[in-house]
Amino acid sequence: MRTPLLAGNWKMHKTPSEARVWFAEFLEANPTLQSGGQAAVEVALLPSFPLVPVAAEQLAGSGVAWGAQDVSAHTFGAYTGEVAAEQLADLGCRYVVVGHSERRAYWNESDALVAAKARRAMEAGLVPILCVGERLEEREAGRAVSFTLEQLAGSLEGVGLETGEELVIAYEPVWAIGTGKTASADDAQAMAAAIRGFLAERYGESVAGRTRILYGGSMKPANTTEILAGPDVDGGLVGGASLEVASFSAMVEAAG
Ligand SMILES: O=C(CO)COP(=O)(O)O
Repeated sequence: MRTPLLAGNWKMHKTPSEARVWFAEFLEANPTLQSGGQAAVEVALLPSFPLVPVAAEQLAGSGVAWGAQDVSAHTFGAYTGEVAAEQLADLGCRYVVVGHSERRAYWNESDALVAAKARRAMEAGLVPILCVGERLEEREAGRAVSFTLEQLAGSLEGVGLETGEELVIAYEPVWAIGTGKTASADDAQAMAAAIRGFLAERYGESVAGRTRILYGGSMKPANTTEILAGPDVDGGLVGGASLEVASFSAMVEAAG
């Protein structure tokens, strides 16, 4: 069984002081997450780098995991401005996002770079949350599935999963991010099923069966239950709605 994962991608929002208050209020609002243990839904928060030590301090021992939004493809070295996977692992990060569409679009990250980041993260013991998804032009041209699977294939180049390595895939149609438009639950399920089929072909049934596939793009409390109902949709990667304690808590409740 795949435990659903609800991960909040805070993007470039909040100061460390604001994060401190947010984490405390979130744990207070979700008593079942105050201590670790088996939960119906796994919850993770992915703040920007300066907030990660705050998460590590305040979420340690709770049922909430934390991580980051990007990682360097390099190991330690002369790479000004980069953050190494080992630095994140040392701060207790469990997850790191790689290949978010904002990084692909604004920093021209290629599939090859995303794959290198995923490999580096896994070497350091982090679980990559690898993002893929089509733009409106591909969807309107009827190429959403072929585009997304091609992007996934390129972003998994050299990524081995056959010996128990863990990976999460997030399907985030670019046209649904921050726009208030969500993919229909049927479209989200259809894409998740296509991605699982691709994984089965490339890595075998066992990897395909255990890999969690999330949906992301304008998820909010009102659409969480419907989107997560798809049998291949194993959770969500939530942007805007993860910034408020009340809305993210309502989504945790709906996902549980
Ligand atoms: O990009 C996203 C999560 O990574 C989705 O963002 P929104 O939920 O704000 O649309």
